[in-house]
Amino acid sequence: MLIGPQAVFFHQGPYHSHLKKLIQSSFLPSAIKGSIHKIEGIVLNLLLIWENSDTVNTLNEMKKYSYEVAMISVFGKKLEAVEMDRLKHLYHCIEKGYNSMPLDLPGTSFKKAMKARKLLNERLRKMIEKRRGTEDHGGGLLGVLLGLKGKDQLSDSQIADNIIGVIFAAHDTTASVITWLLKYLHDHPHLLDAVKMEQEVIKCRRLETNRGITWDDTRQMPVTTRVLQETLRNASILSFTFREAVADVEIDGYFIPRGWKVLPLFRTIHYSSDFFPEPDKFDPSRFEVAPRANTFMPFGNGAHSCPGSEIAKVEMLILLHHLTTSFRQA
Ligand code: HEM
Repeated sequence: MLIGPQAVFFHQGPYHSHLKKLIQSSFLPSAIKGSIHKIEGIVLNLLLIWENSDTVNTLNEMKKYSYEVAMISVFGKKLEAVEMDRLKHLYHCIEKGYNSMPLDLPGTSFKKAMKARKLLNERLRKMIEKRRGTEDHGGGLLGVLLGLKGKDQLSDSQIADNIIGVIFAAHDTTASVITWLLKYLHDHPHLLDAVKMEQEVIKCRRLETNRGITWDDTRQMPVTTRVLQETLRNASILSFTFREAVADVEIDGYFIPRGWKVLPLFRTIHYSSDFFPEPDKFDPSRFEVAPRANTFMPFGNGAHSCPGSEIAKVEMLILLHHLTTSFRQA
């Protein structure tokens, strides 16, 4: 499933279209809807902490947030604090060694990361074993993977690998996008005002009926959604991916032999003035008209596109809702 340097840390088990469909099914709107109040609960807890802090480091806080949401997506519920911290510590070690020189020597970040990855896999396997013993296997992606039967059944180690991969894919990506989002809003006060106004209307509606935010609310945030789209374009945090040509192919007079690596550069497409006039300008209004097909690909495209795109968007909208209606810009 994961490619590039990640492959060193994440030896994947069988990853075929069936597995991809299962992972996708865990992140479909129907599955996400049931998690909205849990995600909102995470936001409200974090807001309380921020309220009582003099300074907060945005990226670090967003990493805490996206990590907690990823854990909900994977386990279907909040884990005990001790377990969360234990897994987080191991994850942190993997992250630190992820882009390091692959030197298999004592004391290197690489060595520590490989060790942490092994420990994480073992820890997850213990949790999986426990869940296998329960009748309904619990919720989240883990519940879905545990429900596989017959030839589709995965070993505990393969399930653990898939879980590590999904948390990895969900965590830093979402945290970086939210950090950019907040920076762009800070730099463009008129957009912040427009977002605040839209969110205040939703807040009034919520308070009238004394309820938390709902999936439908997140569908009724056109201004905020365009700011989010423009952030995804401008920041292009996953600026490229790569694929391998499975056959000789000729495109626009260029010959690509079988076995060559091909790098689609999302950032270059997102900054092409043919598709996005004045590409350096942060202008959410450009999304009032839907972009041309295959020109806006913050979540990739095709067979390996991001299965977490909807939950990532909802996660960002819920945070923005509470942040902009509870805090003002200093
Ligand atoms: C704003 C946040 C996110 C961005 C910008 C993002 C972007 C992407 C992109 C561009 C890819 C395709 C990579 C490729 O084609 O090689 C991808 C793949 C993937 N993403 Fe995301 N992602 C985000 C959040 C998430 C979340 C929240 C989850 C899970 C809950 C997730 C799970 C995955 C997985 C499992 C893959 C691999 C899919 C495959 O190889 O078939 N992502 N993501």
